Amino acid sequence: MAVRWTTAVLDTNLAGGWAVARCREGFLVDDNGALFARDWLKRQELDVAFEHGIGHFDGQPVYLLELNSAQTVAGCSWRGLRQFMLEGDFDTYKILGYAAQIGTWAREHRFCGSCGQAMTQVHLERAMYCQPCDLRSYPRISPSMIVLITLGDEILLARSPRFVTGVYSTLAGFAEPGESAEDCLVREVREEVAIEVQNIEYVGSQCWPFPHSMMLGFHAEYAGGEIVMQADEIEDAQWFRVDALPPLPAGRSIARYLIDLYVARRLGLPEPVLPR
Ligand SMILES: NC(=O)c1ccc[n+]([C@@H]2O[C@H](COP(=O)([O-])OP(=O)(O)OC[C@H]3O[C@@H](n4cnc5c(N)ncnc54)[C@H](O)[C@@H]3O)[C@@H](O)[C@H]2O)c1
Ligand SMILES: [Mg+2]
Ligand SMILES: [Zn+2]
Repeated sequence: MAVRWTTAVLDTNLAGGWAVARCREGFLVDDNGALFARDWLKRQELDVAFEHGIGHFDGQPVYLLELNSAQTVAGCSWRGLRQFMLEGDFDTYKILGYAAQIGTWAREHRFCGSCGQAMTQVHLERAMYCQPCDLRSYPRISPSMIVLITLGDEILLARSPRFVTGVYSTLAGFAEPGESAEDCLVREVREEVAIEVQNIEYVGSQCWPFPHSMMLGFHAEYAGGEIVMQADEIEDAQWFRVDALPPLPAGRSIARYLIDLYVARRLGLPEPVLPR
């Protein structure tokens, strides 16, 4: 299948192409979606903080207009990135996920973290630059591990107080400096449910642009210990049989994929495909 979306650093001085507009409220959408003819969009008197050339979709250049505030555009509304993750075209979600990460990063790196002076966008490179410090800041990605722990026909799922009511998911957590993904896995599992795991196997990864995680997905087997839930982080954690599962995370999440994959293998069903 042809790849429809590829990232690139494009010259914003050139005219034409598509553009997406983003502010705190989300992305601008009309009946055709979130991609607008760029020259038209730039005539709409939007309060543009930055413009970035972000890639090609079906061979056409795509730009991001990062706005300071939401404005009213006739026939348009604002839609959050999560909504695009949950439903609609996956290529559009990929474009917008990338746009959101670039927009957030550029906004949060306007000033040098070392000397405090204004940084500038490096021409045709995805970096912000401080001349006095000769310092480049690149887009931030936060590696996070996510793991499905299993014991035969049972899988361990937990809920955070932040989850949608009733939904249970796999355990996850951000890697800390000095850790491998496997170290992180063992530490997070101990912190969140106080059990031990064995036979850790890497399954796959997924970009998670909320706001800049890179999910590294694993499977692990239960090795010992009793569940003790981490105060504040874990509201409930239980073993569930693969044929009696609670409400699960969104279909496109790697959490859901790890669960569906294991369940499919246990029950002899067709294996799911990881959206990435
Ligand atoms: N795609 C998926 O299926 C899926 C599923 C579960 C979690 N996730 C994502 O995984 C990530 C980690 O999961 P979690 O929320 O359970 O993490 P976690 O267990 O490490 O706990 C969250 C806490 O980590 C700290 N934190 C926040 N940002 C951080 C960062 N960049 N680096 C280090 N520590 C940070 C904060 O104290 C926060 O309260 C989150 O981005 C979450 O959205 C994705
Ligand atoms: Mg966690
Ligand atoms: Zn500096």
